[in-house]
Amino acid sequence: MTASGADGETFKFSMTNYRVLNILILVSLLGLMFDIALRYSATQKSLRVIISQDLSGNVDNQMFPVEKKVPFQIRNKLKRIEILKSASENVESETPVHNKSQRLDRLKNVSLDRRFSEETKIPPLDSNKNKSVSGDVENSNSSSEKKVLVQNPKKLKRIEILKNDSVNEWGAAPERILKAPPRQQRKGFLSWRKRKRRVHATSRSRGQSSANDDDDAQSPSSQEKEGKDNRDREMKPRPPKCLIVGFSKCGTEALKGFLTLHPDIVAPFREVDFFTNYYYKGLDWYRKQMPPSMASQITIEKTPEYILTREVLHRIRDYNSDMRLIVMIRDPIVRLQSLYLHDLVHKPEYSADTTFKQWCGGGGRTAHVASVVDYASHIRDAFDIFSRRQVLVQSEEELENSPIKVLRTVESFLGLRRAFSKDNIFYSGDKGFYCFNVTTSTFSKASKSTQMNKSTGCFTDSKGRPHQKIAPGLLKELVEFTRPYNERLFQLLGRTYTWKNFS
Ligand SMILES: Nc1ncnc2c1ncn2[C@@H]1O[C@H](COP(=O)(O)OS(=O)(=O)O)[C@@H](OP(=O)(O)O)[C@H]1O
Repeated sequence: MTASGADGETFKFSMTNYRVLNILILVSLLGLMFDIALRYSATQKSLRVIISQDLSGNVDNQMFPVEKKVPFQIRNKLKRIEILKSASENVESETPVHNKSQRLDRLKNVSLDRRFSEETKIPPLDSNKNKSVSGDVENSNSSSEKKVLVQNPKKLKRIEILKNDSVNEWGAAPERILKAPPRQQRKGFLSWRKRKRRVHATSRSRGQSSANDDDDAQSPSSQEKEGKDNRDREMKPRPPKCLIVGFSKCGTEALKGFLTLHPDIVAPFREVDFFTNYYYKGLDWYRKQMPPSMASQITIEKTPEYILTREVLHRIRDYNSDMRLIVMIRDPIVRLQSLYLHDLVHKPEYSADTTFKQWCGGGGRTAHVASVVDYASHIRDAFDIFSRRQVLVQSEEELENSPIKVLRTVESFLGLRRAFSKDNIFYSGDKGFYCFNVTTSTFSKASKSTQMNKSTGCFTDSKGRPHQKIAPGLLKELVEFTRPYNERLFQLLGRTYTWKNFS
């Protein structure tokens, strides 16, 4: 292989160069192939390593040109990694950090929730809303949770859902995540259900019951209703809402007794005299004197002396400013006759020998007579202390002759349903007054509320006694003395009464 002369040496040199050149080319080719193989292998094998590092923000775009060099099947994963990467870069941009460990520390202190909201433009949530959105996201501050999040493609998918969904009516949680919450979100889901129940309860308490409410949601309201019904039906003494305040001997007992024929009215058997004689015993004592009743019923008490003093009327108003008052009046001279008989029996200062004239004070123009025939001044007091619409004035004559008419007037006055029936009472020729029909179902209740003969159904003998005749001279005096009082009364009431002694 050697050549002589200059040409021979030149040929040797060329051959040597050619071999060296071939070797160099071969080496270069081998190196190139090795480099390609190495890069491809590194891309495949180190993907997991790279992913687990990505949260630190250390993915090197120069070394790792994602779109061109990574195979198609892992490109989607890398896109998601990009979301996380850019999030971490976003956090870093606030304050620059210069090494990997610093960036990891910073990242641990920032919740994923914040990064998501900043990166994906989900509006900031308040604390409750955070719970309902992503209980797992809140817990993801630990590094182990971050690793799970990234290594689990399902988690990454949920992250993308959060990114794309808008905030719902609850302020955060996308509807489809709440409807099928993953186990990690169960806590938030339960909070959402609790909140839904709370909203139902609130609307119920505002009386906004909805036709869509389920049975569970309706039950408390029906329980409340049942409780109220039970309280309403409970029989117990209740304070009176209406008082028959006057005047004595004007048919007050007959009115009270007949009123108890109404199913919605109850009344104590006796006059209680609370606001006059027993005020010191207190309101609780007073209430306990009342018969048991339901809340829907009205208790009526009658004490004819209540109207006689302003002080007592004030006590009544202080007790219940909405109290209804009923005042019975009567021909004043007949009232004198009735009181005379009453006092002969009940007042020790009089005896059976006391004459009507003596009882009047010796004539027809006395203070005693005036105190009996003057209705107007007391009724005016009642009108002053209460409003007029709270005071009903009726006459004994109307009650005696047309009891049903008077009872229906009271029914309206108290706002009660129409329940009085003519069948419940009858006119007794023997008694000369209306009496209770003992055969009706309402009789039993009435008989417990008033003084009556239970076999005849009429009021006791102390009611409806025959009156003595008044001497003509005394009667004339009484009529002349009383007439001005009547005029004042008629003026006050705006109506007249055709009483027999004055016609
Ligand atoms: N239906 C019926 N039955 C019986 N008595 C009736 C009736 N309607 C009205 N009156 C008249 O009521 C008078 C008694 O009135 P008082 O009940 O207010 O008297 S008391 O103040 O309670 O003592 C009483 O007065 P006297 O007749 O003087 O007894 C009766 O005339």
